[in-house]
Amino acid sequence: MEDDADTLHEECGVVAIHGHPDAARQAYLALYALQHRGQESAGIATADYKNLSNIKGMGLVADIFTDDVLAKLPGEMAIGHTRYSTTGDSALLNAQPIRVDSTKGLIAIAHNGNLVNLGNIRTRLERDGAFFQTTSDSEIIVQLIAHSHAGTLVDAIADSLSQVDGAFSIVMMTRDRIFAARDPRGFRPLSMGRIVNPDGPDTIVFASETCAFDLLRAKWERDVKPGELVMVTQDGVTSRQYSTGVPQTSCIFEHVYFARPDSRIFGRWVQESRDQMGRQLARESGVPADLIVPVPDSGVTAALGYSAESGIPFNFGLIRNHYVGRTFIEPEQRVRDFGVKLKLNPVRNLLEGKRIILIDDSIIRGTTSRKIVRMVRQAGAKEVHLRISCPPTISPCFYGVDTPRKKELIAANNSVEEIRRYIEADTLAYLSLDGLEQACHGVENNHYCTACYTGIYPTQWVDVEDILPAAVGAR
Ligand SMILES: O=P(O)(O)OC[C@H]1O[C@H](OP(=O)(O)OP(=O)(O)O)[C@H](O)[C@@H]1O
Ligand SMILES: NC(=O)CC[C@H](N)C(=O)O
Ligand code: SF4
Ligand SMILES: [Mg+2]
Repeated sequence: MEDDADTLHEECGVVAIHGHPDAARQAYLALYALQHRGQESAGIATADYKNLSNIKGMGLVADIFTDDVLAKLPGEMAIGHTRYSTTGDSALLNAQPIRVDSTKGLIAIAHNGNLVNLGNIRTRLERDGAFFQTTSDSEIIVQLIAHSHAGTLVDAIADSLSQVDGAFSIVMMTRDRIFAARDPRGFRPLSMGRIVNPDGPDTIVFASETCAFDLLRAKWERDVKPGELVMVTQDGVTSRQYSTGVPQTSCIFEHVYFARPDSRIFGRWVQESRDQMGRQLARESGVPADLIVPVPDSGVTAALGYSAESGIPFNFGLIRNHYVGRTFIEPEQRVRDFGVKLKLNPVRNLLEGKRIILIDDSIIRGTTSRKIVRMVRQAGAKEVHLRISCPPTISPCFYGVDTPRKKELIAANNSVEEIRRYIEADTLAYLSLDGLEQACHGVENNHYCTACYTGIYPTQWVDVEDILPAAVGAR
């Protein structure tokens, strides 16, 4: 447990552009703004009514898509993806968009989320002659479309989406149209925006997070609804509800950690939710102190809320090296031990002799917290209190977040007091589940998935092995 420096893994980001003379570049810019959702691989597919081009690579968006590469992606339509794998290896083979040639023509897909009823569908499709190019779950959706007996493409898509269970915010493209859809529970965000063109039809865009719209100067129009399938052609935008009556369970962890504070997801600004989480945390578990210090980046907004509510000053007592990725994963043990130090460094003159409240969004394995508490104390802090802006993470995610298995989740196997002792903090407190839900309630009175804090999953299909607690004595 002590030396395992793996932290949370990000998710995927998706984008789609319809009706722009340089769709590839627009997709590139949007993916740049969605880089925080996945840094393993990225890809852009474009269509010009005749062909469907597709370029993918391992690594970061800006490294893969140089001017020369973008020039090879002609067309007024594009879809794009940044990946962090949840099903299938992290390999070029599984990078997205995935393009499949079928009797219904060429189809490309980009998917954020994770399907939970794969096994039986894949076997059935293979028996029916499907030839899978990848080992990722996302290809199942296109193979289902390709093998559907429905008469039209839209019916085939609706048919396919009704058969898969789990989390999916997807964008798809054929030679002449774009589709966007969300699973019936609306686990992952997906918004629709518009770039108004005074001289011609507007450009329609879809993106996982609205921060991508700002870079394109697109105006947010609405969210794609859970269970909705939107189609964009040269004739305009049409939509159908392929599924109804399933209760919404959007991922609350998007508000806690994943999404950027400058995005509006599930009808609510992430900044506002995190600010409220911090304020509520201060109300629930205040402690006398001299300074609030966030664990950057994800702890910053909640720390500002905590400071505003408690009246205790806020300052950046930890500085983050921005050239280290969001999650520092290094295969070599020697370098992993060094990981948190490479990423964060204390500002000694702010911390010396002070009672510090550190604010972070989550403790997964406890590695980061333990090292940071030590670091702050070594920099001269008199007391170190840790406050976490969500409840203890006790169960893994099956819906597109790569949290470790239950036996590696520190809160699944230890009490708060045991964790406090392990991370060597003077006090430790988490936000309550009620407090978190209140902080994320917007005008739409959202309903969320909170399974990683409760172990109660909104879908039937989860991997039972993964949710069993650690065997006694295995710690
Ligand atoms: O308990 P652990 O397993 O150590 O993981 C928890 C840490 O991981 C995440 O940060 P991360 O480094 O992923 O990224 P950030 O810079 O976006 O906050 C999270 O915000 C915690 O700080
Ligand atoms: N994090 C995600 O959304 C991943 C998408 C898909 N399940 C994959 O593994 O490629
Ligand atoms: S289990 Fe947690 S991370 Fe996964 S969808 Fe539910 S709330 Fe989000
Ligand atoms: Mg963090």
